[in-house]
Parts: sequence; C-alpha cells; structure tokens
Amino acid sequence: MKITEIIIRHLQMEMKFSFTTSFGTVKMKNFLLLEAKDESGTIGWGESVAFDSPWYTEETMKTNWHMLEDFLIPLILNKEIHHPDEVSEIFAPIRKNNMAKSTIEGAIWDIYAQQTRQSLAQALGGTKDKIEVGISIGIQNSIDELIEVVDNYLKEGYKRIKVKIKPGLDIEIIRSLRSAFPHIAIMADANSAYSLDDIDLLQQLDEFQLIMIEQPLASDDIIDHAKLQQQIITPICLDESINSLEDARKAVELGSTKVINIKIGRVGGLTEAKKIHDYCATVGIPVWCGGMLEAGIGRAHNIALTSLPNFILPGDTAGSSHYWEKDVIEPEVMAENGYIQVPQTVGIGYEVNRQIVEAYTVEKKIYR
Ligand SMILES: O=C(O)CCC(=O)C1=CC=C[C@@H](O)[C@@H]1C(=O)O
Ligand SMILES: [Mg+2]
Repeated sequence: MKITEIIIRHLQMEMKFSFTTSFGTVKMKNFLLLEAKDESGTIGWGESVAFDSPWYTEETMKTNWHMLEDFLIPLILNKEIHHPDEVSEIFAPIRKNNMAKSTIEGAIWDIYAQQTRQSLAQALGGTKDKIEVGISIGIQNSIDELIEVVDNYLKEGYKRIKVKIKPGLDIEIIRSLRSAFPHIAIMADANSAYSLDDIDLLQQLDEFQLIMIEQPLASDDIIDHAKLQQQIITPICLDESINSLEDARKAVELGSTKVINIKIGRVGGLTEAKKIHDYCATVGIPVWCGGMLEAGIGRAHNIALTSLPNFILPGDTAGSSHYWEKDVIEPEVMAENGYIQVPQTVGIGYEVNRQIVEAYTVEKKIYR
C-alpha cells in the first residue's frame, strides 16, 4: 500500500466523569484522530492517546501534532509499505514520541487488515473471541463514595477493580475496600507517587492481597522497582517505565516487574506491543492492556490487541458508555458481564460515525 492522504483532527469530548489521579483531573478529553487513505481508497483510523498536558508521559496532543506534521507524515506519504511492521522501521530515525508514531501505525494496521480481509485482531494473531475487562477508577471524594462506585461496577460485571492511590490516600482506602469486598480482584495504580523511602508503607499493602501494584516508583525507573519487589509480596506491574521491548526485557531480567501493562501508544504502536506480548509469553510474565481514556478508535485497537493469548489479566478497556454520552464508533463498545466481544468483521470492526466525529472536531488539517 501507499498512503496518499492523511487527515488529522483535534477532537474535544467531555467525559461523563472526572478522572483524578496523583497528578490531576481529566474531564474534557482533547485528542487527535488520524485518518489515512491509501492509493486504492481504503481508509484506516488511528487515535493518539496523548493528553493535552504532559502529566502521564512527556507527550501531549500538540507535540503529537507537531511530530506528525513535521516528521512522521513526510516519512510515510507515498512510501510503498508491504506490512505494518515496516512502519516502526521507517520511524526508527525519530527518537521516542511513541504516541505520535502509534497514531499513524494504528491507521496502517487498520488498512492492512481490511486489504487482507481480516479483522484487526486476526491480523495481529489474536486468538480470543471475547476479552475480560476491568475498570479503572479515579480518586474519589471519600471512601464511602469509592465503595459505592466499586459496588456499582461489580454489579455491572467488571472482573477487576483498579483504584488510584497516592501518599495519604492509600492504606486506608485499600483496607476499607478489601473489608467491603473480601474476595474480588483489586489492584492499585500509584502513577509513580512513591519512592524507596516509602517501603514500610508499601509493605503494609501486602496484607490486602492486591493482585498487583502498578508503577509505584518513578516513571523512568527499573532499578528501584527491582529493589522494592524484593521487599514486598504484592507483584509489581510496570506501566510508565516500559516504552519498548528492550525496556520490558531489562525490567524482567532485573526482577523489577512481574506483570506488564501494555499501552499501544506508550510503546509506539501495535507492532511493538505485540513484540512485548510475545516476549512476555516466553518468559512467563502475564500482560494486560492499559487504557488511556480512549474514544472508540483507540478502544477498538485495544480490543484487537487484547485478543492475543498472553493478555491473561483483565485490562482497562471498559465499554464506551462508561466514558461517553456518544462515542465516535458504531456500534459502541459494549461490556457485558465483564466481557467485550472481539469484532470479527474486517479492519477495526467498528464503523466510524463521521457525523459524530465532525461534531466533536475543533480543528482539522489535510496532508497529501
Ligand atoms: O482508560 C481507562 O479507563 C484507564 C485509565 C487509567 O487508569 C489511566 C489512564 C491514563 C493515565 C493514568 O492515570 C492511568 C494509568 O496509568 O493506567
Ligand atoms: Mg498506570
């Protein structure tokens, strides 16, 4: 295929709830959608998962647009591509900027799947026809409120509950949650809010049988996480620290992580995500698919990826209606009883609702 046209759109979508982490709150989601067309007219979609400020990683919606416009799109337009795995090689001269790279790569995987008459899940080597999903809950105003929110999600069938913790809002929250729900799968995500000075506190979490603690220490660390893992029972799961297969290998070899959260955007695309998945399968490290409060396109890519066999633990890809009044795809992603069906139709398996996309678009630009 040869990509002959790319359209970037900045969308603004208000979430149904405020999502608060140790860094701040997201309510209005600003993000980029990328539409790529090849010479035969096949259209593929990609979604940038960069937020509008650099609190999760250094990338933002605007840095993504800059990287796409000035560096990545010029490398891709009119280049002959036989397989989406080539995209990461084409982008190799550009350092990092993984979310920007992933935005184009996702659209190319979508086109490739359509042209080879496969679902994106099949094209990636997926084996599951439905995936188990969990829910990620932001910091709530009070413990009572959190317990009520968790109770509602459990009633909806979600298979695992992830809560955010930060210093001062940790032990009590987890203790209360565990005593309210003695048998459910609970995990805590710290988004790097602790340091090795907090080992005592993190050890206290061991008694609550969390299925894992996500990214307790610095966002670029794998050394201290290895030291911490030696002193706590709760398995550590790395998120922010893993940006490539090489990062995953080093972290696993050091003993810094027992589980990996794979986010397609954070690792630079589906090809790298699949490589991390495959490597983890060979070394017995289970993986799960993280969420970035995506709209429908990003969500569809997550679902396809999660259909690979070593996505053993439930991910953060909840149904569309959890986040949005109206998502940009049809049908919307439905989570029923904690499961999402993996679409079997060609490409991402959902139709993009152009009317809705236009309604949320604040700005767009065409590149040829
Ligand atoms: O998409 C979802 O529902 C999960 C959201 C989620 O937990 C996260 C999204 C973005 C940054 C973080 O706060 C967090 C994570 O670190 O996994
Ligand atoms: Mg995380």
